[in-house]
Amino acid sequence: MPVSLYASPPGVLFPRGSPQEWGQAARQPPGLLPAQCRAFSNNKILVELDTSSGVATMKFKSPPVNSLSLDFLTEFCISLEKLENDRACRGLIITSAVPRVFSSGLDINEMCGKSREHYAEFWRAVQEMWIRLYSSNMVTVAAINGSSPAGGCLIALTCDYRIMVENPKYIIGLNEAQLGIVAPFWFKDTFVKAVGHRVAERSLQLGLLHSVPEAHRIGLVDEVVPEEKLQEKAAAVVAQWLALPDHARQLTKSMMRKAVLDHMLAHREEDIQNFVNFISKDSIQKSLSMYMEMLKKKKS
Ligand SMILES: CCCCC/C=C/C(=O)SCCNC(=O)CCNC(=O)[C@H](O)C(C)(C)COP(=O)(O)OP(=O)(O)OC[C@H]1O[C@@H](n2cnc3c(N)ncnc32)[C@H](O)[C@@H]1OP(=O)(O)O
Repeated sequence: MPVSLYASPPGVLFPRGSPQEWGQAARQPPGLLPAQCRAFSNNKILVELDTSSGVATMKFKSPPVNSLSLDFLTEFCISLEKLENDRACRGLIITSAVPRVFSSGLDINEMCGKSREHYAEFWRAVQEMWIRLYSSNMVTVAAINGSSPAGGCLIALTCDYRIMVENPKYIIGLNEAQLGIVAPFWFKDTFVKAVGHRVAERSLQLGLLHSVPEAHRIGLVDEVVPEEKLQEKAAAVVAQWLALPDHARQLTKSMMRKAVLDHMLAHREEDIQNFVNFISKDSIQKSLSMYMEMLKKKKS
C-alpha cells in the first residue's frame, strides 16, 4: 500500500480524490493503442499509461517551445493529479513531443504587462506544479529531448532522475539572472540538492546554460544517451526504481525532500507576494521586454 508523508500537501489547487475519468483504450479507434494502454490528452499535454508496467509517459505538446503558460501549468497539474490517483500508475516519464525543445521555461508573456492579480495566480500555478511533482509518490524520470532553460530545467530537476539526449545544440540550466530576474529560493534549493552548493552558486549567479556534456559533468543530468535510445533508457530506469517496495522508496523520497518542501510550504504566500512585487517593478518589466525582443531578433 503506497504511503506518503505528502499525499495531500496543504494549500494545493487540486485536492485529491474524484479524478476525471481516463479515456479507455477500448474507446479509441481500433488499432491505435494496445489493450494495456490508456490515454488522455488536452491542448498541451498527451499522457499514455501502460497498465502492464504501471508507467505513464507524459509528452509536452505545446509548440513552438512548450513554454509554461498558466493554461499549460493548469493542464500539467490536472494530468499529475489523475496519474497520482490512479492505482495502476507507479512511474512517470516526462518528455517533449516538440522537436529540439523540452520546455523553454515559464512563459514570459505571463509575466509582462499583466495585473498583480494575474501575476499572483500565475505564480501560485508555478508553485503548484513544483509541489505536486516534487512530492509525487510516483517514480519520475525526465527524458530531456531538447533544450531546457529556467522553468524547463526546474521540471527536470524536480524529477527523481534525468536523462538527456546528446546533442551539441541543446542547453540546460537556470538562466534567470541573464533575464535580470532571480530564481526563487525553492528553485535554488532544488538545484543545490542536485549539484551541490558551489556549482549551484556559480551557475545561478552567472545564469549559465550548460551544454549536455557539462550538465552531465556537474550532475545536473544523471545520464546522456543518443536520441534513439532515450525512451528505452528511461523505461529501464523507471523499471529499476519500481523494483523496490513502493512504501520503502516513497518514504525514503519523502524523507529526502521533506526539508525543502516544508520550507516552501511554510513560505508559500510570502513567496507569491515577493514575486508579485518583484515582477511588477518597471525595471523588471523593461528587462523582460528587452529579453523578448532579443529572442525575436535572434531569429531574423
Ligand atoms: C522573478 C521570479 C523568477 C521567475 C523565474 C523564471 C523562470 C523562467 O522560466 S523565465 C523563462 C526563461 N526562459 C528562457 O530564457 C528561454 C528563452 N527561449 C530560448 O532560449 C529559445 O526559445 C529556446 C532555446 C528554448 C528554443 O530556441 P528556438 O527553437 O530557436 O526557438 P525561438 O527562440 O525561435 O522561439 C520560438 C518562439 O517562442 C518564443 N519563446 C521562446 N521562449 C519563450 C518563453 N519562455 N516564453 C514566451 N515565449 C517564448 C520566442 O520568442 C519565439 O516567438 P516568435 O518570435 O513569436 O515566434
